[in-house]
Amino acid sequence: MGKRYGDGTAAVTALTGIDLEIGAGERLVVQGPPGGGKTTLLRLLGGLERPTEGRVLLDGVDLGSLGDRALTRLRARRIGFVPRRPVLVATLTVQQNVEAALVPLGLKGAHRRRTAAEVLDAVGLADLRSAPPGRLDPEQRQRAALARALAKDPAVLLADDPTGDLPAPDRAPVMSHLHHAWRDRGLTLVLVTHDTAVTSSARRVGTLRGGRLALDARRTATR
Ligand SMILES: Nc1ncnc2c1ncn2[C@@H]1O[C@H](COP(=O)(O)OP(=O)(O)OP(=O)(O)O)[C@@H](O)[C@H]1O
Repeated sequence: MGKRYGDGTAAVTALTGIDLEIGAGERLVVQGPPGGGKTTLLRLLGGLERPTEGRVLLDGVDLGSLGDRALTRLRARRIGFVPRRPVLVATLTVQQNVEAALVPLGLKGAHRRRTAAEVLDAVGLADLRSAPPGRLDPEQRQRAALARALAKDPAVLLADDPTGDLPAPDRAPVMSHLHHAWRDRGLTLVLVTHDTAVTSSARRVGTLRGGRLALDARRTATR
């Protein structure tokens, strides 16, 4: 599949010739230079953008065939997203921010509160559940964003350089929680990162440059 922004002479080809299959429960790490197409790839995989060529299938369902409402519902239920700079609602507590992600699932209030508390506990933020997001440091903020993405128990987790803005000592704890979430929950993880500790240990690494994806053949062969 491919993605072009704009038309005519102003058109930008953000992705081209992408032929990629990601197995359920697999982790794909994506790296590449600025402007290479990493964020665009995540937005297409998450149904936030539609490809201009080809298709994106999730469990055999062509995301492009869904109307906006069906796509929004699928995203809310099955796809978690952790951005580089998460936005938390300042007027809600940390837990209420996580609970908000569960509203589209139609869970009752008590169920939402219990689920949000459990997932915040799992990322080590139990003590800050009642705090406003403004009290979180940047590393805790990323963990809160991870909790918000995990609360719905998504099939797919997309993480867009989640440690890219953090000072070096803060990166490992976030990556560790992400790694445990992937390993323990059996979700499918697509992780954009430049963290060499992660890229060197991952079995499947793709590099996006100029909108083209090169998969690491040696690592791909091991899985
Ligand atoms: N909404 C948009 N409209 C027009 N062009 C866009 C849009 N979003 C991305 N692009 C262009 O598409 C190309 C890929 O951008 P993308 O953000 O996916 O790359 P990236 O690898 O995530 O970059 P970075 O590492 O800097 O975040 C770039 O040339 C970018 O300028």
